[in-house]
Amino acid sequence: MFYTLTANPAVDMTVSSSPLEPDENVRTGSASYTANGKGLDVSFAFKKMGVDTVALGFFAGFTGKFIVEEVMNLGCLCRPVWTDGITRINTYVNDGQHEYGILNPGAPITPQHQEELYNILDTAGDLECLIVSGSVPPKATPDFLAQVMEHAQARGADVVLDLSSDKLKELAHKKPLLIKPNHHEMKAIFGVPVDTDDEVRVAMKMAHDAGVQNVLLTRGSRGDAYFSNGEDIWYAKREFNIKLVSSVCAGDCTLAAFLHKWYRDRDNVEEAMKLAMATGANVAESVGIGDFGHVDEYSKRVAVRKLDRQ
Ligand SMILES: O=P(O)(O)OC[C@@]1(O)O[C@H](CO)[C@@H](O)[C@@H]1O
Repeated sequence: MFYTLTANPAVDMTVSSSPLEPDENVRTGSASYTANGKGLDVSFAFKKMGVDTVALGFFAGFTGKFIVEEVMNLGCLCRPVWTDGITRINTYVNDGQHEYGILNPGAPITPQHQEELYNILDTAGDLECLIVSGSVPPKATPDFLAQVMEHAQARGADVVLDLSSDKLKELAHKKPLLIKPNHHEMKAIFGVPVDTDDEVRVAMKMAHDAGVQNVLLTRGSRGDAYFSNGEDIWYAKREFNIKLVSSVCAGDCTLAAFLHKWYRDRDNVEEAMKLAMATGANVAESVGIGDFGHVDEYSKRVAVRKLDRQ
């Protein structure tokens, strides 16, 4: 069974407005409030693809309660660790010209909360693969993510990392099965750009040398991605345009779709990349994760090629 960990979940408030102006109030045309956080988005995407997962995370206050209720309403399994304070609300604004994100730090956790989580991992009999996504809440101990990996791996589980954290490089030597950075994160982690095939080759090698087994590198609005398994690199590009509504959950659903196809059939990179790119694109056409209505159609319009070995 796939487990997801969202250490720092969020209620996302997504609004559309007229162009923002400094020192001026703006009235929004619409606002939606959705239960989110990167690992939860992965669980929701799996659910849409007919796969059950168990969502783990720290939740607090009225927002935490709202998220856990929503998770259950969507038919997902959830094992929350309840903490003090209030789970954060993140705000995303599309003003017709740009997207803006205002991300709050989240409710702090204590070593006791961490222990509760480790205990869940230690006793989860069906834990096969743990997907650890997103930021870490305030006051987490510096070794929190390393501990999470150790507890999961001690049970023989694979670990997938999608972290907005400078810890990723440190964790690479623990041999995560897969990491999913975007182009900004890849550059921040390994210090090299990923604008050309050759630059991607260099960055991928650095990731593998550091210990990472597989890398799915997405490049946001460019509509393309690379996957490297340490032997070969594939490049996928979507051959259609989308009407962007909100790119916020697109990366998380891209990861879920890729894992859905690839995890049990590692030779099927091409199909996995097609599904991943199609899903990410479709999600960006709606607020939240949307209904995946165009995924099948879009999958047929993603070109995938293997890069020459050098
Ligand atoms: O602060 P983090 O954990 O890195 O990111 C949180 C977040 O931006 O990630 C999701 C989109 O990927 C949103 O639903 C959520 O608000």
